[in-house]
Amino acid sequence: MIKVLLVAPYNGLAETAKNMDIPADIQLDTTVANLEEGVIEAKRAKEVGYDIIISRGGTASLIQESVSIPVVHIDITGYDMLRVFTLISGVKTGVALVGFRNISEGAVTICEILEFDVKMVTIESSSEVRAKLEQLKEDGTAVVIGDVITVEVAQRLGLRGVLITSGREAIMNAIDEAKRIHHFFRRVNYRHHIYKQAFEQIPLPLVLVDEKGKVIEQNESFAKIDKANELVRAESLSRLIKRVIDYQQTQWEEIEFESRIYQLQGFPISNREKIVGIQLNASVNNRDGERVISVVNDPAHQPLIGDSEWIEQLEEKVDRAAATNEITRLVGERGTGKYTVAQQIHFKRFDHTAPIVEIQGSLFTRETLPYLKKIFNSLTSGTVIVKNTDLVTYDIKKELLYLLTDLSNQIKVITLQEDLRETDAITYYDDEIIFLPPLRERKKDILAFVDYFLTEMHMEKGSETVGVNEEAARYLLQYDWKGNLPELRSVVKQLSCLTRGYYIDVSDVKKVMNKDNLANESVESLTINGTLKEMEKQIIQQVLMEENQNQTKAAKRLGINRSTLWRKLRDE
Ligand SMILES: Nc1ncnc2c1ncn2[C@@H]1O[C@H](COP(=O)(O)OP(=O)(O)OP(=O)(O)O)[C@@H](O)[C@H]1O
Repeated sequence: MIKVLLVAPYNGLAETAKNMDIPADIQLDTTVANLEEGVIEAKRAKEVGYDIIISRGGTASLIQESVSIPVVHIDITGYDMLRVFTLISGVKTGVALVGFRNISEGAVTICEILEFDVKMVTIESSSEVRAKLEQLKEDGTAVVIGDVITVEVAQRLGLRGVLITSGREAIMNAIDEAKRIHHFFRRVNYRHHIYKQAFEQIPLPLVLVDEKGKVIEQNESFAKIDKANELVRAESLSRLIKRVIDYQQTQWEEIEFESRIYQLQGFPISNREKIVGIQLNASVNNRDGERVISVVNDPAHQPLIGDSEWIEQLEEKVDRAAATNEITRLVGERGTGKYTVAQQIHFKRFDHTAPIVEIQGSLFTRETLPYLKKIFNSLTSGTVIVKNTDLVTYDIKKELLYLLTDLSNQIKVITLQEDLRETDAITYYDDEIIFLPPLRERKKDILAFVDYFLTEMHMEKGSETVGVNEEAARYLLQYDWKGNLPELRSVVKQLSCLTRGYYIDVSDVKKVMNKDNLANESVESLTINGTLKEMEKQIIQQVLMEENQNQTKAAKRLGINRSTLWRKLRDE
């Protein structure tokens, strides 16, 4: 049974309907209400479970704008026109018909056939009625044919208003239309219901937002997150939304909320309506809270520094690695620039809109595999960098490798490791290997990096040191830099704080390099310089370095929790 409510703008319409034979599958109820009153009735009807509203003219249009159930308009038919013209056939002059185009155009034909002299006035909106009728009155019109509003206004102006009423045929047409629409809606609604259920039940927290971050839909799993709505208002989320809309492709963002770190994946849903979908993943940490997988969105493109022959040949190697779909392996001691070169390969192949997925091999366990699969499933392009592959245990490495070799050609895989001891135990397929020599084997780079790190200090600390004198340079070149670039950076930083003149002197170099703890550890010295926040950051970095970048241990030593440590490090 289809429940239909006829909202009749005039009583006669309801009466005609009541006296009709209505098809058995339709329950037709009637109510008399015009314009805004009609809207109130229609809203009520929706609440109590009516399927469809039937109404006429301006009332039908208003209702359609305010309720979500289908509204069928009763059209004016040729019979209706004929009826009204026959009714006023005695009036020979001074008759006008005021109506929207669909009414006036049909009426012209009928008037021509019946040879009636009727003035046709077409209106675009009901607000024009009053002015048009005042003009007609001035021009000598006595009878105005039209819709409910036209008749009401005509009577107020002292004109004779004749309503174009709707006959049985028009009501029956509307009922047939209501049946067709209802069947169509039932089919569409069924599919809509299934999709909505799927969206609701999907076991991933999902939210759809507009460009301003206003939530359009959120599924159950998202709603379960404590204070999910506050999370949606976070500033980094607006950045993510903007990027998705600008680039029209999947983008990632990390967000810290309620002392948890989330990875958000934003994807375009509708470009025209600017709707963005956001999937929320808790970040992948191990039991100690250390990051195992991170997605770096919008990675920084660092320049490659160096004057050695090796750096000169590197470009060609980077080009080759970027062009091949095989896994590329970068092998070199700690701090030789493996990650930096991996980034160069990324940027040769992609631009900054493609993410880098970083996997910390030393922390990778079997439990992390499903998370990785999830991330890979939603990754359409970008680079996967696996750090410390030599520290992944043998059986997990096989599974990890299986996942990596199975990735689409749009994704480049690069693994980083310190030495090749493990190659015998594990089969890599046709992969390319790039060896990164330690700093002591490409001495020409040492002075290039000294200058580079000094420039960094100019920017960071406003230092004025511009170089090293010859003797100091010789001293730096003969050192074996077991800690490679991080060690060199640490020494240069300390030197630039210590040096008073423009050039670094060998005596300062000796002072810094002969400190007991320097040798192979990279140690930053705390400079009482800069804001409290900057010094705090220096302390955290120092402790982190001493704890081998283990964030949990560093946080424990500093007496703060891990996410606070993470936040403090990220704070600009
Ligand atoms: N060619 C280069 N040009 C500019 N900066 C470089 C270059 N090589 C390395 N660096 C800098 O040196 C530091 C160490 O480099 P990177 O992290 O790439 O080395 P790594 O071999 O991946 O280190 P680890 O094995 O310890 O993870 C970084 O701060 C990086 O910015």
